[in-house]
Amino acid sequence: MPRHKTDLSAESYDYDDDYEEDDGMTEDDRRQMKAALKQVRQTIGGDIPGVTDADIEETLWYYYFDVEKAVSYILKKHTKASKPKPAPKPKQVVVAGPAPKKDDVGQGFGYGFGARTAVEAGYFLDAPWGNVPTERLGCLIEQLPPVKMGLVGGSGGPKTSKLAALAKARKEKKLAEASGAAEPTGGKPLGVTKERPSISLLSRLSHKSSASSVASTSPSPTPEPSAGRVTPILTTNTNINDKDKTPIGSPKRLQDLDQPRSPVVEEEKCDLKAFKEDLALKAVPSSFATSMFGSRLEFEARFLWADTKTFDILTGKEAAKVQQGFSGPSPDDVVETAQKGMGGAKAKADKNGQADGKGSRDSGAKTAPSPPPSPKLPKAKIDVLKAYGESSEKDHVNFVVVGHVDAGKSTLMGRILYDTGAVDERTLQKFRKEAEQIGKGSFALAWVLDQTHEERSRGVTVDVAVNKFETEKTVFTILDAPGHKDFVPNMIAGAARADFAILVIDASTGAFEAGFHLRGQTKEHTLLIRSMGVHRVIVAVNKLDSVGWDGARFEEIKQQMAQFLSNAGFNEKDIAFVPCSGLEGINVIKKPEEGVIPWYTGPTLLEELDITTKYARPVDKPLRLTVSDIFKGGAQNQPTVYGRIDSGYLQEGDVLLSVPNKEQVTVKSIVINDEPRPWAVAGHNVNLQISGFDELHLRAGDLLCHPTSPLQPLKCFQLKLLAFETLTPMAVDIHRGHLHAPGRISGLLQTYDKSNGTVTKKKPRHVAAGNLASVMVELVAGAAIPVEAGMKIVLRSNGQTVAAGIIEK
Ligand SMILES: Nc1nc2c(ncn2[C@@H]2O[C@H](COP(=O)(O)OP(=O)(O)OP(=O)(O)O)[C@@H](O)[C@H]2O)c(=O)[nH]1
Repeated sequence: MPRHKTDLSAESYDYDDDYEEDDGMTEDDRRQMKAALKQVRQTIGGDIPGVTDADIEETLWYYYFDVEKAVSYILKKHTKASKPKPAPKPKQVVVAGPAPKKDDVGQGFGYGFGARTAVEAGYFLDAPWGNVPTERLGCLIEQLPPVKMGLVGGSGGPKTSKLAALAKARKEKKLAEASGAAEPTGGKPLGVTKERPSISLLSRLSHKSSASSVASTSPSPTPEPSAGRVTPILTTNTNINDKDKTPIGSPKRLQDLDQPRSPVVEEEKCDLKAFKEDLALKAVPSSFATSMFGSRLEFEARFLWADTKTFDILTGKEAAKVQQGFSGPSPDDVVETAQKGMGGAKAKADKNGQADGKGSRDSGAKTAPSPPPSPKLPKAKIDVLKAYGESSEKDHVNFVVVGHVDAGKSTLMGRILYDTGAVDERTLQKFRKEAEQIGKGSFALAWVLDQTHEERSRGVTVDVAVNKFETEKTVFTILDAPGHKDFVPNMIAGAARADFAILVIDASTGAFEAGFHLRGQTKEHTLLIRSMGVHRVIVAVNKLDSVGWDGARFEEIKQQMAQFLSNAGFNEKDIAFVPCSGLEGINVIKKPEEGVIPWYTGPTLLEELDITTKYARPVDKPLRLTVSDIFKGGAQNQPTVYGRIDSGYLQEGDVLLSVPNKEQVTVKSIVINDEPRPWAVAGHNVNLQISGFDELHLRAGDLLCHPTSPLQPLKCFQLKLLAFETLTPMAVDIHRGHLHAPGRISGLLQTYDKSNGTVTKKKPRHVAAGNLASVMVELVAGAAIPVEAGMKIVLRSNGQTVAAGIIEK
């Protein structure tokens, strides 16, 4: 019972019994009690008769060991008690603690009142507390003066109550524990805000990189040469907050998409970030879910018409055949064709002396509009195209991992990273232990990628996690996208940077069906990656262990998915199916033991990844680098930009122009996969240390280009799109990678025949789901965004993807 519920004036209270048996005192309390008792005794002397130690202790207990108050009370009480007067009434009374429950009346509530009956105590149950007559009050204390802050027992400093002191001690203990808990992650506190530069991303990065810093600092065991081709993975996540470490590290999290396009990056402090994440996680499900669910049927409708031809038209593959509005191929095709002829284009460039970017126009230009003028770099120190053509570096390939929620994406990627040596045994053991502690032992591998508290406690990926590993031929960057429908924008950001995709299917009973039909993300993700220009997909038929490696199940899934992928515009030659179990590590890196999958003789998942032919890169196009992250790091706390070069190239010392804010920055150094490099080309994920840069004016989603071939940001553009839902002039969210801006479809220009691309209707009133159309899109609030003709855009509305297309002009 709280002490304030006792009544010191209650004569009938037999404290000796209770006190001895269960006084609720800690060792510390007893020590203080002893010292305080001694002080009180010294102060009041032995003059006052009838004051026992028990009296004093009770008073001290009541006053939280405040000697002064205890002495005052005892003197007052016992001086008055010697006179034949009634016990002093409190000057002012307040109710302490909550009103008693009805059931308590006469029991706990009567504590200390002896003679009070249930009936008496119940008098004021329904009485307003402010008007309760004093004689009716059952649980009242004298109002204490405001507590002075200070140490109990007096140390010369200001005083505080014991409760406050205890609370303080508890808080300190918690803090000490928290800092202690951070030690194993590399000795750096998580979620530090003070030491951090004022970029919101850092909060998340610290989470992300903390665990991986363990991996990077702990000795990496020599990886088994499994599959004979896997080389040890490079360190993946570097804690960018750790200024003592590598100057620049690969950021692990893509910047929050929910940030408004306010330039005030500094105001996005870590707490605010955490708050936003929290808010995102707690987003009201009803409207969102309702809209998602409600329109799911409509969403399904688009698969009725979706066929390869439609996609070919949209992405320009049928451009030569299509008349109006389809006279040119998509950028993908331009690039593809260019690269075919580049066998090389690079070698030719050397011969023709066009390696400085002046020449070497792609052969695909025969169907493409005339290319923009080549960039003229000011005094290039290195002939980058020549250097690139001569270099024997591994290909750098990004792949996005998509699929329905809980399909096992993170676990599968964790398995790849673990089996290839990027994550050592010790780190995984730690994850296992921590995961088991919260009853999520099976998520240990997923925790290699899911590193934020929210992701781990919910068992759901929220943001795209970036990691990398390499084989003998290729450096792979994994973009592990969230499967949950609430985080589709994050998934789009991942897909925008991907060369190909791994589509993970949960083969366990009922799960494939759940992910594939009605509410699942399998279809939506597939369609989105296709819309974002991904041509190749590896379908990892996962969790086959849960169905006893049933070959029939694999075949069933393969058949349905093959049909669907073909309808969604993927060519048969670009689709591969691999049976596997990420959790058990079967057929991921290691070949299955004999007899486990007798019906399968194909490659493992890693072997299938490695089949990837060298990707053609538009290196001779104007530089376009999409910014994914901005952070500070390194010994000098230099601002660093992380992003992928979509086209063109750059080198150290280059002056770049940021769009839309038109700020000029100088490239001080370039880091690719933790290695400093003098130049970088399209396809590289780079960390650029830059100077002459105002943090306020650059953010994720922005674009860097050379001032000689600038990108003109657009406030309004014409989009040729594929409608996933019925479109009218309406509000939409415009997505391109990390770019996320509010806009509206301001006009419907024309619809096209899906079979041949001819115009079917001008100025339609609406565009039905499944139709091709050209529409005008405007930015709300007049803000221009860094997009240009040829870029792929996704439109969403009410949390749902409503269309995807290519900017025409
Ligand atoms: N039986 C079995 N279970 C698996 C396998 N792979 C993953 N799981 C389990 O499936 C659950 C979800 O795994 P995750 O890796 O978090 O799934 P995810 O697709 O990344 O989830 P989101 O990113 O949130 O969509 C976990 O309990 C895993 O242990 C597998 O191969 N076999």
